[in-house]
Amino acid sequence: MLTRRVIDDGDLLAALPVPDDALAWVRQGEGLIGWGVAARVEPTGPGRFAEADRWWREFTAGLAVSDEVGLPGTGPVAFVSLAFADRPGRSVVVVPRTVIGRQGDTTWVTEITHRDDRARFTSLPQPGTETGTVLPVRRPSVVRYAEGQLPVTGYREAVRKAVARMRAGELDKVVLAHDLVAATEEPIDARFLLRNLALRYPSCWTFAVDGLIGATPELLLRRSGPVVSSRVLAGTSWPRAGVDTDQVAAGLLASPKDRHEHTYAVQSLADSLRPFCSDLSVPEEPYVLRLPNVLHLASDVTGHVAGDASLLQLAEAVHPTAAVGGTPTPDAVRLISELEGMDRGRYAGPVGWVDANGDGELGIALRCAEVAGTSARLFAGCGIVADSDPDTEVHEAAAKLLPIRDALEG
Ligand SMILES: C=C(O[C@H]1C=CC=C(C(=O)O)[C@@H]1O)C(=O)O
Repeated sequence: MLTRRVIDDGDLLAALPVPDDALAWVRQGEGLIGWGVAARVEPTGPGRFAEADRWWREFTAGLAVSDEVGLPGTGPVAFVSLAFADRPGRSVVVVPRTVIGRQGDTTWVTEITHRDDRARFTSLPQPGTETGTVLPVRRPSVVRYAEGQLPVTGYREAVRKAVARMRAGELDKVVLAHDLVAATEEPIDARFLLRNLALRYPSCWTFAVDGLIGATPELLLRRSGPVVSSRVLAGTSWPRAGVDTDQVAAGLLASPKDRHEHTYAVQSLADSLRPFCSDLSVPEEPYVLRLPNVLHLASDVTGHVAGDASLLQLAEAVHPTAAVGGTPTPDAVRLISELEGMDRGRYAGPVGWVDANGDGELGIALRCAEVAGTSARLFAGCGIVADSDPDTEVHEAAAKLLPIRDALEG
């Protein structure tokens, strides 16, 4: 395995050569893309985090690595996408044959080579160059939508039931989601979605791992040496015609319901991360993160890891935060399964990359779709507390579906 520096400042996503197998974790032009499969594993069940971590340690221990760059994300890298729930819990860890990464002014290529291969790239592969061939990106001609496993009517009903259970004192918060199915005539080109998402949501992490494609604003955890950080989001509003966005932001900050939702999410992350840290800094007040489709209450948490826990081990401890689970977590996870009655798959699970030092970045897989051939299953969810209104939550979920719908439709 060889990592070497290349001279290039071209668009990372434009270097993905083929519609399938696209792997990506890109934000504001930086990050990683990959393609080809050098190795892959599908951990399952409650032990999926530990299984992924063990497999990755064993895989990297057996590699001969030459890394002339030495940054997080250079050398061996695996793209990871883990199931939300313990069951059925199909997760994916993929080691690409080729990775291109960028941090600041540094761009690198990592290739897993067989003895008779040569590292081929001196610059990023671009269409029509000798270094690589990029097949043209296909746009879907028609997109048709159909109900998913939990249609909107069922979702409204699930929210209503959850509110009743919370008013009865059973739990404090639960995050309920629903799905929507899109069908196209030709197979969906992952690169079309990725480019549209990255263009419109540059402050989000645009990702693709084994067909799960999206742009998430929420960072579950980043580990870079001893430093660990997280961007916790919960509490949402959205732009309305005739209402100034500053006013929407002020309303969100002043909303007790949204502040409660947010506090539960921050507390869940901080409480489960703190035992691994020598220090953890948790802001007292959230700020408002503005995206084109929604505004969120946001808190950036940072700390120092005391021991040698890898990113996957830390992620196991904090997942699911109350941004996608609820409070208390075990009750919320049970209620999600009871009221949604659908398999979330990898939606709302950790997604991102890890390197051989246990560093990496894992987002929460939101604003995304599970793409397979000519079909895509889109997901969106909302935090529900005792004073949530079912109709408002239906609107909020629709606003959260916009990025991936718009990306599909072009
Ligand atoms: C569960 C989702 O969003 C979470 C992240 C930010 C804000 C949320 C909210 O306000 O409900 C959710 O907790 C989703 O987008 O599917």
